Amino acid sequence: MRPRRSALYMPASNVRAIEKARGLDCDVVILDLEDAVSPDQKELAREQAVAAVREGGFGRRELVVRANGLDSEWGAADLAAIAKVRPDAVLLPKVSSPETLREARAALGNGPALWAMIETCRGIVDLPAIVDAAAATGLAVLVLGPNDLAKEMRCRPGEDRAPLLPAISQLVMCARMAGIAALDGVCNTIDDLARVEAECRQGLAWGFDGKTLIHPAQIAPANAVFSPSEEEVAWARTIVAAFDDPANAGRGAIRVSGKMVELLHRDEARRTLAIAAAVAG
Ligand SMILES: CC(C)(COP(=O)(O)OP(=O)(O)OC[C@H]1O[C@@H](n2cnc3c(N)ncnc32)[C@H](O)[C@@H]1OP(=O)(O)O)[C@@H](O)C(=O)NCCC(=O)NCCSC(=O)C[C@H](O)C(=O)O
Ligand SMILES: [Mg+2]
Repeated sequence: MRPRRSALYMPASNVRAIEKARGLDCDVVILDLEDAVSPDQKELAREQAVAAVREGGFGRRELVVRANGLDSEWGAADLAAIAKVRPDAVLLPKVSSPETLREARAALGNGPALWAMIETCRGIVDLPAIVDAAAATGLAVLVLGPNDLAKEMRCRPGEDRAPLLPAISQLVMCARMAGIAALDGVCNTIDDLARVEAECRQGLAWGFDGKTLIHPAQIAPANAVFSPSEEEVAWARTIVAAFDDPANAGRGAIRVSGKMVELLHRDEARRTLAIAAAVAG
């Protein structure tokens, strides 16, 4: 299990940001070739992303390149260039059908995993078909794109993100159906870290595994919120130990510290312990 509490985007046109990312405490680095890069810098950004992947130095961090869409004038060349250097994953923007995953897999060969941005109305509605193609195409992560989705829906999310909630639930459920990870979208607020933390807590409560980020200051709140707390780890250990007790052998439901605990809670507890171990490295 890889921790994906904090996934930091940066424009691949920004060499200073890429260099800085090698020393930041994020779990994932995403070198962006798409919307953070202006059309006149697309080739430069591609060259710099390829050079950065080749050079390495990102340590334990998962390294992901977000390509331009295959329907854009840069997408095919992006995938051809990325295929040669093999980052951990390629993030595809605005995935609206499983066909996009198949085309990308064909272009990349047996190389990096695929991550898909879900940020169009069609992508939300057709998510079941998209995740049905996960195993065949190596799709490993769904990423919410709240800015593009809100633009297409013409909605105004606000702090409670209520207009996006049905789409978010659909995304998380489809990721779970396919046994893959789900990352929350970016919070555009940079200077108000209480706001960032609140949005991380929302994402955790809604089932996300971590959050995509746009600024180094957002890493600490995301890491804190998406790491199991000491209390959660202690409770998970208690549950696992209770089911391991020979006195409870063969039982599906037991009483632990005044609460009913079932085998499904032991599964959750094991997951919590696995995340905690992955975070601890
Ligand atoms: C948003 C920014 C343009 C803000 O830039 P700026 O005001 O210049 O930042 P700071 O001066 O506060 O920077 C302080 C130092 O941190 C480094 N820095 C800043 N951002 C990053 C970063 N993302 N990664 C690594 N390092 C970063 C600066 O270089 C400064 O370092 P130093 O020189 O040592 O002082 C900027 O933060 C930015 O460009 N962010 C990323 C934008 C991006 O990638 N956007 C695309 C992804 S989000 C998206 O696409 C939405 C999605 O698709 C959807 O639909 O919702
Ligand atoms: Mg987007």
